[in-house]
Amino acid sequence: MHTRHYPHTSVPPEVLHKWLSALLCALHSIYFLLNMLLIQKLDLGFIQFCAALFAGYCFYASLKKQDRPWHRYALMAILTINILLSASMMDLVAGSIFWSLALPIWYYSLFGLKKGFYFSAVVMAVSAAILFTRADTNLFMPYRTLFNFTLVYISIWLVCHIYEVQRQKISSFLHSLALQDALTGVCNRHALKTDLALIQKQFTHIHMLLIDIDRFKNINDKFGHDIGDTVLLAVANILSKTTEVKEVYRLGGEEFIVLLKDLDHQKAREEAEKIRQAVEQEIFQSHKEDIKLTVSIGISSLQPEQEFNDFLRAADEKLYQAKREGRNKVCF
Ligand SMILES: Nc1nc2c(ncn2[C@@H]2O[C@H](COP(=O)(O)OP(=O)(O)OP(=O)(O)O)[C@@H](O)[C@H]2O)c(=O)[nH]1
Repeated sequence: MHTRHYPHTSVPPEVLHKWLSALLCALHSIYFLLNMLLIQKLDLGFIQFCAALFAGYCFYASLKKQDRPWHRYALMAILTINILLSASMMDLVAGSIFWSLALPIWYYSLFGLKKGFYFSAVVMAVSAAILFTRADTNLFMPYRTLFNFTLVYISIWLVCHIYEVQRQKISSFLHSLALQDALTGVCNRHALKTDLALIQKQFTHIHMLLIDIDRFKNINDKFGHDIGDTVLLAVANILSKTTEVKEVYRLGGEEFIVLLKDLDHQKAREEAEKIRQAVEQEIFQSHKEDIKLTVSIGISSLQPEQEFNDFLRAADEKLYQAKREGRNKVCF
């Protein structure tokens, strides 16, 4: 199964990156001026200047929609090095180390759970080491300062972690609601459209099998709607098991779609025939009696630049040809 790209359920990393790079450009510029004009730390000032330039470039690239994932990593790496370097070079009373408390928030928001966790852990270890080795004046007691700093850092880190875990859970729940058919668990029509747009970019030979259960109304009428539902679920399972490529969708009612990638016409027809036979041979159980079913299948082959609706219509025409010719048939 290919990877679907879902919309983000909170602020998307690209948007966050854009405004974060603007903020960092402003902050680095302020620190550049402070270092150069007020405290004459030329080396730090130079680093701040380069960081401000890069953050400005990232903001510009984001505005032009030309930002790349490596921009985020570079931006955060520069910021992290900057903070840790300032903390180790400047007097502790200047408080540069406090900036490292903000890093877990940015790491989790930009890079997600796993990387957020590891990056935060590394920064905590390095910050604590700097604090411990530098807390040597009367103003800072090594253990007490380190103890408080570490606890504050861990509290912020923990909140970020819990928030991100929850966000991911809610996100996958919402996606399953939006893209899965509630009854059968296979993908729904919305997922079909999204997937087809992606598959279309990657594969040249794409076939759609439109599968309709024959005389399904009789099942509902004779055995009841609940048994009808069970039969739909069983058919969905057969489709998922029978096709090697597991792109199975429920279009609605008793209609299903299987998308086949990278198969020629002959192979697509063979796959459809396999499905038809698998359903025909299955015995569906009900409390009254065993149920035998058949399906009719229409196949269409995706033409270059063809729209989704036309692709579907072509399969639909073939499906109705199969129905007209007596059902339990594959038409291409
Ligand atoms: N149990 C159940 N029935 C459904 C569901 N969705 C649609 N149906 C029923 O599916 C039946 C479809 O019937 P028709 O469109 O007349 O087609 P058919 O009886 O399968 O006949 P042909 O397609 O011509 O072979 C209707 O009775 C719908 O009520 C569902 O989610 N559950």
